[in-house]
Amino acid sequence: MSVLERIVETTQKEVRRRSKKVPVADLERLLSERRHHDDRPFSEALTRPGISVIAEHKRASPSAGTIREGATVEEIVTAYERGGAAALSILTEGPHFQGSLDDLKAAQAACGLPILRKDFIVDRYQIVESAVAGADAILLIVAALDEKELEALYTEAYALDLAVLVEVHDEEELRTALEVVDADIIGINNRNLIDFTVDVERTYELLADVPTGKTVVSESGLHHREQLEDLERVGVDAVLVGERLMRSPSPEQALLDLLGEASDDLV
Ligand SMILES: O=P(O)(O)OC[C@@H](O)[C@@H](O)c1c[nH]c2ccccc12
Repeated sequence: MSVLERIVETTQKEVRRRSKKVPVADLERLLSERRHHDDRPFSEALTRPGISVIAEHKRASPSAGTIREGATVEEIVTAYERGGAAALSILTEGPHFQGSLDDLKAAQAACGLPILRKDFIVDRYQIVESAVAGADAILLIVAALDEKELEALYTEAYALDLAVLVEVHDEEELRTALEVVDADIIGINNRNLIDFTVDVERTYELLADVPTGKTVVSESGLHHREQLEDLERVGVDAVLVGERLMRSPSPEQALLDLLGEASDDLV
């Protein structure tokens, strides 16, 4: 069984456990009370001039183990906001990434950036949960879903006013994202979720098959300003960066460096 399959399986179990504790009808009631939350447009944040950074809060991962200990979500996300992030990605998966929905709520309370709930979404329950917790967007991973699930979850997210980042890793998944849901925002994951190898070339290879007008996010393995400049040049709208920022003693400075802001100060 691949790591992805294992994570999907534990997620399904977790969702069953949570939905017994708090039935979906209770969440829906909370949602109708919460609906008029402040607007934090996710998709617009990615298409502003220049390459946008979605800065990710990630304590640990199956490939890297522990990434950062001892910092609060508030410290990290406010540093990201000061450093010029366009949006946040908050890992909420528990067993493998040490995240939780409480992290997302804390991030939402601490800063004004639009928030992507980064998780293995396989059930409608998680989408309602995301909206209640204050997410503005969710991730759907094509490799983790069959076509029917992808379509149903995508439709459900938009019905709840959540944007969707549809993640692909190869040509076939990209075709699925385009044909099944005509995804507006496409995430090209440079990391293979089966063996965890990272290759930024992935983005360039798949970009050629993305129709114009789509918003493209290059995800994973990005560490240097030059990589962002090259991606910007070929028309990538945004990047999703986790480890580089989370490992830095100053996530704010690391982000300024990626965005090329720090060097501007020197001239
Ligand atoms: O830490 P990195 O290499 O900058 O990667 C961030 C992000 O792309 C990565 O965390 C990610 C991409 N797709 C995912 C799906 C699930 C969990 C995590 C991910």
